[in-house]
Amino acid sequence: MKTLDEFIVEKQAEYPNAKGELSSILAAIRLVAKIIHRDINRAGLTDDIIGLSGEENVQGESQMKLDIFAHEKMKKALLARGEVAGFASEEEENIVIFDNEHARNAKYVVLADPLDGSSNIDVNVAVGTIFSIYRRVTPVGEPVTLEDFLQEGHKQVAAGYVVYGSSTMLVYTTGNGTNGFTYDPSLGTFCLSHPDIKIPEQGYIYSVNEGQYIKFPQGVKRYIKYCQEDVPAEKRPYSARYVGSLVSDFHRNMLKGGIYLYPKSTHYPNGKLRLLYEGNPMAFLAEQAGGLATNGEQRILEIKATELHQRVPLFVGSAKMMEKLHSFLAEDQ
Ligand SMILES: O=P(O)(O)OC[C@H]1O[C@](O)(COP(=O)(O)O)[C@@H](O)[C@@H]1O
Ligand SMILES: [Mg+2]
Ligand SMILES: [Mg+2]
Repeated sequence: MKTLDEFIVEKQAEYPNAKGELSSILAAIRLVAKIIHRDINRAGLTDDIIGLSGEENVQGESQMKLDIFAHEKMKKALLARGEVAGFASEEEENIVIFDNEHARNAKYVVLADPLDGSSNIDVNVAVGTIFSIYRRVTPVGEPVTLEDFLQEGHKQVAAGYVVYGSSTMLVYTTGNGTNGFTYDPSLGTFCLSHPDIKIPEQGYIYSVNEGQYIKFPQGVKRYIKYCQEDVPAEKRPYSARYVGSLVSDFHRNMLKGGIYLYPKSTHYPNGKLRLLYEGNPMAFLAEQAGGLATNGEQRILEIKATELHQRVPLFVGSAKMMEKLHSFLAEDQ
């Protein structure tokens, strides 16, 4: 079976001018995934990993110890490779400029949600890591600026996630389809297990935090009621599945077909999820697998970010389900 390493080398060979920088960044992320995999697996055995850190992130959310651990590991691994000019993460208020000569001459910046779904760690439920890679827009040789990170999602060079589930999987795209690799811990290797993933056009699962229903916009409420109607010929009612880790909910819907909804609400007027390191990478992966991703009005990948930690309503999944959702949202307007 083809390993992730072999796959990356093979893909790089398709671009004769490629110097291997992107491959090196992906290798760094692969290493971080292995480290987090190892530490999550012993999370219940050590107080260093589980529980709250006592700190809050820029969004006022409590940071778990593993949030900070994953963030630090990622930052170090990317800095060590020297192919990344700067890094931004959910766990750090400002962009991190890698200020050494090699990094200043690097072409790429990386954004990440180092540990997604962290409230699930202590209860043994799957969590993930999300990443997004851009080519910088400022001149090489100078320190990167915020502008390099606030690019529209369609400019992503690569994006992906790792899901630490019943097995650990790394799924990524460089704009040429979406491929999934399963980790074999005995070999320490990711192997291509899910080549060219395609989201079924029509799924029968909807994923939303329904406890917040009362706070959702009318169109979303009516779509949820549509999902619950008894229409056996259309396999409705659909099944409700919600883990509460975006990576896990997204991954399931990618493979089985489904729709994930995190709308704006009276509680979160702009949605909860973050555009740059949650919305954009998932939208890129979904589109590359034949799915759709919007904020209800616009393609996620066309939204121009104005802030690093900007939130966005996120609807993503099977094309036909997304079209149906949009018809309900349109009636609202
Ligand atoms: O508990 P809620 O409001 O449904 O939110 C769940 C969402 O929040 C998140 O946990 C946010 O991610 P972080 O754990 O990285 O902050 C998503 O993974 C998830 O989909
Ligand atoms: Mg997250
Ligand atoms: Mg997180």
